[in-house]
Amino acid sequence: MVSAPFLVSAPGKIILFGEHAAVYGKPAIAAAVSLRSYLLTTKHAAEFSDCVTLEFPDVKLQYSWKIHSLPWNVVPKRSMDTVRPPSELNTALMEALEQSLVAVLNPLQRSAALAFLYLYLCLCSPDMPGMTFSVRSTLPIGAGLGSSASVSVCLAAALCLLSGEVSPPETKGDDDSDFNAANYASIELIDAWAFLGERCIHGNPSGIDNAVASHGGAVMFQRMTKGNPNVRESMRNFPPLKLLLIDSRQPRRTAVQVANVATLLQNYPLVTEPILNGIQALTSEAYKLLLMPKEKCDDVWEERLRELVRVNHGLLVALGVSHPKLEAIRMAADELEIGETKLTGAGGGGCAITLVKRDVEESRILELKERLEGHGFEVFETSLGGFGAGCLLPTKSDAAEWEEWEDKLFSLHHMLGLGDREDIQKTVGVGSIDGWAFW
Ligand SMILES: Nc1ncnc2c1ncn2[C@@H]1O[C@H](COP(=O)(O)OP(=O)(O)O)[C@@H](O)[C@H]1O
Ligand SMILES: C[C@@](O)(CCOP(=O)(O)O)CC(=O)O
Ligand SMILES: [Mg+2]
Repeated sequence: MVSAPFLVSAPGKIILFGEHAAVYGKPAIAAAVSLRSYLLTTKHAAEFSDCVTLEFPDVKLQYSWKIHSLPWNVVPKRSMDTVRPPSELNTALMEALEQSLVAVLNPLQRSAALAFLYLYLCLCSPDMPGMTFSVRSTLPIGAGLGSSASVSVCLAAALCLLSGEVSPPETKGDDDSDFNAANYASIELIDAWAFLGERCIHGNPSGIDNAVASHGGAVMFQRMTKGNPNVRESMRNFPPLKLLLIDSRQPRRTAVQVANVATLLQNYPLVTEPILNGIQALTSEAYKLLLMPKEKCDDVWEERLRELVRVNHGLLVALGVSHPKLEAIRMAADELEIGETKLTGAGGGGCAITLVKRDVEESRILELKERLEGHGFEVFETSLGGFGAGCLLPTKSDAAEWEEWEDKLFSLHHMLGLGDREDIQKTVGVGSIDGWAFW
């Protein structure tokens, strides 16, 4: 069992093909990005030891509950036969949590606090010491890059560590592909709990975002249907793709976009089902292309992939999840003949990706960036694939080291509250400081 203080982190993702259709059991392809969420867990001072506190400055939420005021009495008993949580939320607990959240009205804050409380009550116990859970993301929030899932994975990982449901990652061999059964069991459990966090945040998630945020890398994911389990194929030799990631900065909530598609499907099943089937077919085509050996990834291969990006976007437009700002991004990339563009994630705003032609001159890409930034859009540089969930624990081997860590942690605490994206990345970031270990 791990005790505070410690940090956990999980990445965001880019869905390359298949968003929305993924909710209906169709395959989708996504990869982790280097932008991540970080969660710092610290113990309260003695005078606040009966409180649990959330510090979520990215959504301007700071809130404390008296631990004993929370509805521990309705927490569902865990089945002894299985360690995995059920995939449905418990209605009685959800209803009881309404009471604990009466003062948190903003939907962005409320959904994040609900995800925390649900997981906290299910995984912890009322006799645990008072703690603060501070979250910061280097990801844009509500922009299609899976910030909700990366936060859900962080919450699940921290609470599973505190409750002893999982152990910190065991060191893998030098080769990152080395399989470690204990780590695998831990990350599967974190993924399953994070799915419930995602459910709290947006109702009907497919599970692809939490799968990528937990496991990292690139995956083809298909949600379970009719009792068949989820499929999660790790795509190890994912080809290097030249992508631009552009945030339209148009805020939207995944919950709303997913609900709009559900309404369209209900009102026009004969129209909407073929669109979802079309997305399924193109994702399967893309999957075959992305698994091709490197020597076959020629110009024709590249053009095919771009065509599929274009068609996927068109079908998402038909589902009603684009936005004039996303269309402006697509048109700018089309005009400069940079490549093909699609929205990524739930749409309605948020991010688009452009799959850049290999032979496009850098000057044209620069021109596109300038045009987009001139319109108030943000162009991100990020790499695909990479680590999934991990944690950073203080080493307890000697007192001096511990003190040094506590000092550092104190400044981290402020950094997590105040710094901008670069500060966070520099101070605690995966890839910036040593000590991170991954499941
Ligand atoms: N850094 C964060 N701190 C607190 N809550 C967050 C953070 N990032 C995401 N969330 C939660 O996730 C929600 C956004 O999720 P969603 O609408 O699915 O968009 P996306 O996952 O594409 O960013 C926010 O409204 C909030 O509840
Ligand atoms: C629209 C959807 O396919 C992806 C949503 O991703 P995001 O929350 O917009 O990052 C929903 C899902 O698969 O859960
Ligand atoms: Mg989300």
